[in-house]
Amino acid sequence: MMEIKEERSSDEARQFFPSSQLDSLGEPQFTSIQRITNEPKLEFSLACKDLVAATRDRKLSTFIQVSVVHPAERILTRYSSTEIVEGTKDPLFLTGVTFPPEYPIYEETKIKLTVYDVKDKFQDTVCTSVLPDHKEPRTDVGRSFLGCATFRVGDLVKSKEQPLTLTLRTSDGGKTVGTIEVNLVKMGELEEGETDHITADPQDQKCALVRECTATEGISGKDNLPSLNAVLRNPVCKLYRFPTSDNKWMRIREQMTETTLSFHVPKELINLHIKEDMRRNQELKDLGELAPHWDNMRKSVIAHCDQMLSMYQDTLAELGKHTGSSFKSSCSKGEKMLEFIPINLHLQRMHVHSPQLKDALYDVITVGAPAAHFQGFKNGGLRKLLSKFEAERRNTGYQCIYYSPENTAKAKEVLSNINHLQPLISSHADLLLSSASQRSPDSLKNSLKMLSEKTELFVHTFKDQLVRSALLALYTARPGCVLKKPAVPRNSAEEGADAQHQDHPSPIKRQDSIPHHSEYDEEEWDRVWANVAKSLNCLIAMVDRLLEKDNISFKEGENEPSAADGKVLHTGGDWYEQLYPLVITLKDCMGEVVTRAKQSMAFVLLQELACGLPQCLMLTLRRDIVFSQALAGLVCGFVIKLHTGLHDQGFLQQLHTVGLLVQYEGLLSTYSEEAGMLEDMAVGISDLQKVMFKVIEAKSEDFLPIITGRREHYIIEVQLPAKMFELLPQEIKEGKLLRMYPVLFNVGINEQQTLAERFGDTTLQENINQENLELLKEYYKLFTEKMPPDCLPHFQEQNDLKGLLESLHQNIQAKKRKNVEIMWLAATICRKLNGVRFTCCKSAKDRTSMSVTLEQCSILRDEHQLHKDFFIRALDCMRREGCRIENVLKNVKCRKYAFNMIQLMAFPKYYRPPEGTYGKADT
Ligand SMILES: O=P(O)(O)O[C@H]1[C@H](O)[C@@H](O)[C@H](O)[C@H](O)[C@@H]1OP(=O)(O)O
Repeated sequence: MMEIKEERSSDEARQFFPSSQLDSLGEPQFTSIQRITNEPKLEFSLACKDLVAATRDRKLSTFIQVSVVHPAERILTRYSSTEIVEGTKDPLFLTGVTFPPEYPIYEETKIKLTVYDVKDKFQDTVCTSVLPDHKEPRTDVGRSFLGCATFRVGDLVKSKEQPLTLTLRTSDGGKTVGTIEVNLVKMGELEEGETDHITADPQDQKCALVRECTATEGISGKDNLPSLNAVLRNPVCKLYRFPTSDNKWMRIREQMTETTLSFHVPKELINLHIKEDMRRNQELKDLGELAPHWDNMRKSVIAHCDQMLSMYQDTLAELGKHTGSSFKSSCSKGEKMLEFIPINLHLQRMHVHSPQLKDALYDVITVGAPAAHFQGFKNGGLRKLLSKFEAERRNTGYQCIYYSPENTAKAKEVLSNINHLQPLISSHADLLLSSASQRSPDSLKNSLKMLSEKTELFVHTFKDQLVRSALLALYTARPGCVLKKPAVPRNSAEEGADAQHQDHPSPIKRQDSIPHHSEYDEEEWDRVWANVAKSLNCLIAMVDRLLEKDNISFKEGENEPSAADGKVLHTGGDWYEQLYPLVITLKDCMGEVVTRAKQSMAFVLLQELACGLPQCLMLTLRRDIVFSQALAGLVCGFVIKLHTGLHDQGFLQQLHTVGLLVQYEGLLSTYSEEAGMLEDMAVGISDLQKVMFKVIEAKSEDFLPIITGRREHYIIEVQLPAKMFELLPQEIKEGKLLRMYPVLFNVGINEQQTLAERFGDTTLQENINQENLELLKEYYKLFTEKMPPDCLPHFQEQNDLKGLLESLHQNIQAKKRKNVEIMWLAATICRKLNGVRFTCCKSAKDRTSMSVTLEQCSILRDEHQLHKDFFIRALDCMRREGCRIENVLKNVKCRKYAFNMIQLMAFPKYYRPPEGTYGKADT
């Protein structure tokens, strides 16, 4: 929570606290007011009555500034403000006050409420938090002090009289200038009905509303505490009350929270990259003797790879030093050492408590578009760079052999399978031997079963044509063998076609340029891997024989009880001795296969690296950076969604049968640098398809997710405490891998997008939206196929969903300018499909804030009957005093959205912030 110390505030504060509350050790003793774990400690709303203006004919426009005097510090700290209510002496404020669970507030804490009359809304960018003087000198030019009142928190909490009515006095304490009402709020708890008056139109208060709350099922989620606390940090909370269309009150708590995952996920990932690259470098070194041409190539590749590796190691070491903060500000987006960290990642949550309806939570993850800012966007972003690189690599000539991206990926997969299966097979073979030495038939059968399964998988890996052809290629690269020219010449017709489609990662049409050699014995390799299968068969036969003999001996023993002294059991000879040589043969054969296959696959990787040095390593780095930022957000989104959906059986079933929809709203323009960011973002989000989640039971108090895998495939293990783990369906408990379906829809909204529309190009956005619409449709299809019709709360809305998808389709086809309807439709579909919502712009600070607040108010209007006349007021409250202005502050140390008038003129209407909240800020 950001705070500001008011000037001369400690003197003022001293008056409030006579120096009494000390214990025997001289330590202050304060009375806690915590009511429910993980719930805000104190919440209240405010209203004034009979305010007196300085000049009689002036219509008042007022707001209240809330300051806190901590009993220990005795310093007056500005805490928050209400919105400005115009044109009335009886203002009723929609923005309330809330103190998050961690906030040090006690019964002895005093709260000062100061009422100001605002003369110039443009001047009054409300200053309620920490600001160094040079950033925003405190100025009272736009407002004048009306009066103030102070109360003790204990008095409010214990008071039977609600609201607590205080007299407002001028600064000298003399004149009375009206009263102020403080009303304790108990979100989600039953509250006696009471009446208040409020107007839709601040100029003319005429709409009387009843404020009352009904009891609803609490959704505080206190059981979730330890595992959620492990990932969430530094909450900022805001409270509002808004009228409903039937003149009742709804209460809204807005919360914005950082996450430790911002740093944890990138660190885990870099660690994995280091391990993967070290292994690959070793595999290149283990390639054996090569002819000079290839050997020089290998040396150069290894040198580059080592350099890259040390860069990853340096970054990890630097991040290791970074403790404390769990958030990277927008100002740090270009910092080299923080390039793997997502920008300004937060959970933005709206908790609605409305009459008649159940409490509802709406979560959006807000984060800067995953992009490689340090590397820059001069040559575009990943989407263009990758396809351009691939096209160039295909045409690099005869220096190296061209393998298609699919084959390169396959080579990595084979290597990974070998690295995974070889030790596994070895250990199953050892288990077999130990079962043999114990003469345990059951355990022998079991070990053999496991051994057979893994060995079959292993053998299957090598049936691929790629291994065969790579072995030949490697053969020709050994000393004394002259490399022949690539078999397939360049195809000029294809090159022309490729150049036209540089935006898409187009399928490779050209054949791999694998060499041929007449002296090479192609069948040798078949014999080598077939030997593994043969030696396994020998083992199986031997085990069968031993068990059979054992069985016969046992039966004979049954017939002849006197023989049951053990001798009979040994008629089959020593099992261990019989099996040992066969196990050794199996291991030897496997070793032979592994050496050859590993070398051949490493040779394929050598080609991939050598063909595009150093760009290929730079591209891998760029992709890693973007992926790391995207993954940190995804893990955060998944963890939160899992916790909120833990009691929803329909959601859990959907999670393991269909997978999770993850919908990204992009607000980037398709002009200049942001087009490059969008290209990065599109690839980063698409790469999230390589990720699968698994939920495991936590064995310690460390609940942070565990990541395993390699660039082509990652598994994220999310840990839950035993009590929560128990709630999961059997399939998830058994470790079923949960699939992710990421989709991105982008609509540029700013002045840069106007330029793109007039003078530039918007096809990038159109293509992305079109491609992702197809992905979304696929998910919807799967969802309808796999989920029972009555499973989801929103399932009755099947037809709505179809209609929404159709409407999204039409809006995307329409190619209308700044068509923000696309975003609303995509977000609504995502919510109805139980998905995780993301909103991103360059730094998730300004445009994102406009968008999430608009989304929140639209939800209140559509789902919670927000009074239609209060839509704009609610929007202004959230933007002026809500969590998002605090987000701006924590990023740039200034409470102003970084927009100017000209920029805002280009914005769609509902994306413009209220007067006085925007302006020049150093971002
Ligand atoms: O949070 P953003 O909308 O990406 O912030 C933009 C803002 O929209 C724009 O008006 C301003 O000129 C800056 O470019 C902001 O980006 P920063 O990343 O510099 O905060």
